[in-house]
Amino acid sequence: MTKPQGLHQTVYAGAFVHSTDLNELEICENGAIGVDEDGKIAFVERNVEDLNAVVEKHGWKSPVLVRAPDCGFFFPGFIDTHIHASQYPNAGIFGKSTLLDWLETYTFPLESSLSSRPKAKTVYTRCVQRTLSHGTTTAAYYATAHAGSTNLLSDVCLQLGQRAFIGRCNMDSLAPDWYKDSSASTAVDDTRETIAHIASIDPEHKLITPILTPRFAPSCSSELLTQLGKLHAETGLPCQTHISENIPELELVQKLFPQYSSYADVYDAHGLLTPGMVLAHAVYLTPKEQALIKARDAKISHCPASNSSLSSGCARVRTLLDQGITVGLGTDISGGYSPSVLEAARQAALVSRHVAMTDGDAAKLSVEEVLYLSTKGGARVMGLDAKVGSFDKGLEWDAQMISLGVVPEGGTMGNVDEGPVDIFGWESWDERVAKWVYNGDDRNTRAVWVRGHKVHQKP
Ligand SMILES: O=c1[nH]c(=O)c2nc[nH]c2[nH]1
Repeated sequence: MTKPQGLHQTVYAGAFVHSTDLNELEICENGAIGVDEDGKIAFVERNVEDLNAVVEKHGWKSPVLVRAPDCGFFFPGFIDTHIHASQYPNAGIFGKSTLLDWLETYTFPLESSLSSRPKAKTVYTRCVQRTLSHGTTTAAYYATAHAGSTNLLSDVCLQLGQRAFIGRCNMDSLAPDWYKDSSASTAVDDTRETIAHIASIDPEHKLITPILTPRFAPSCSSELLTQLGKLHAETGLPCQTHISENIPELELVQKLFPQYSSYADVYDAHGLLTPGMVLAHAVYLTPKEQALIKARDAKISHCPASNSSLSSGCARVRTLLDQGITVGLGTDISGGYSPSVLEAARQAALVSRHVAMTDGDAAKLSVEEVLYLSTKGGARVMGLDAKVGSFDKGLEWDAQMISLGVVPEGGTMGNVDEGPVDIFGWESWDERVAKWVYNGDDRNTRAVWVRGHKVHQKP
């Protein structure tokens, strides 16, 4: 990717909503955001009465104008910090399984079948289209153990314009013979091949970045973890894995790595617990592990829909946040059933209420907090907070246009196809946003931009 082609100065006018902090959602009813030819935010104006005056003030000549709908707003693109693109066809298929039998029954067979490139292309194309349509502008993807199909996922993201981290799954241990790396060194060679491929299609990682992906400790030999730790140090590339998702998994880690004091310590001892590491799930971390993660500044991807679907457990997000650990949200397709980060935000709010039933009300996550986790928090997890996550001057325009349904007055028939959120007109803006979080879906996502380029639009 080089400089985005064909962009014009564009003013996005109308309401915008974004997180300024964990607890702070700025709702600007009358805004104007200027995006330049590089897809970057050049100005953000509030309380706009005269749009022409704003355009003139910034010396812009005839910019393109995009208006938010009357009952709608611009919102930063969602950041999915944990999603298995290769498992997308299984979204919603998990029966009553739990993690380890789910991997054997549903997941390894599907992932293994993506050695077929035509099949991988079909799956990856639809996964990326679908997540874009839900407003996901950045995704941290797990592909499969196949270098060729993993490269295909990079190509698809670049072609469809989604910002993405692409990881080839490293797994040389405790997986079926028909689906595992034959040795630590072949795993690392194949991973290097995917890194080289991305360097060839997007040398500056403007959209696509490789991410080192040891699947999880039980499926990696100590030798593989060591080599990936070295590669992490050598390349400075980010890294992603799973941690502490369910009890039998923890017991397995203790059995496989008895010399280490904890699950987190396994990653730490192999040079993988660093600021560039994204740890998914983190349901059963001990206080000592939390302290270690905080000390290493590793990040956590909270995957509430998956943790419920596979009955893994309830992550203590409030505790993690109180420790100062950086947290974002993951859909975790297909442990999670939905490709929507909005659904993950809703589930984060609901799971926190289940936690509150035992831990007390302080555990509850607010609408403001779950929206922060889905945008700015996710950007911090992925090391992208200087680029995306909110609407500040200098950041790139990764955004979605949300439209809410207006109920006509006087009992006349309206159009229920505008989406599942009904606005009667008497709601405050805070209430409109809350109704979107708890009831909205992709029908409300009218258009999506990445780096200033429109990558999705409702017909
Ligand atoms: O939710 C999960 N999904 C996976 O694919 C996986 N692999 C290891 N651990 C995992 N957890």
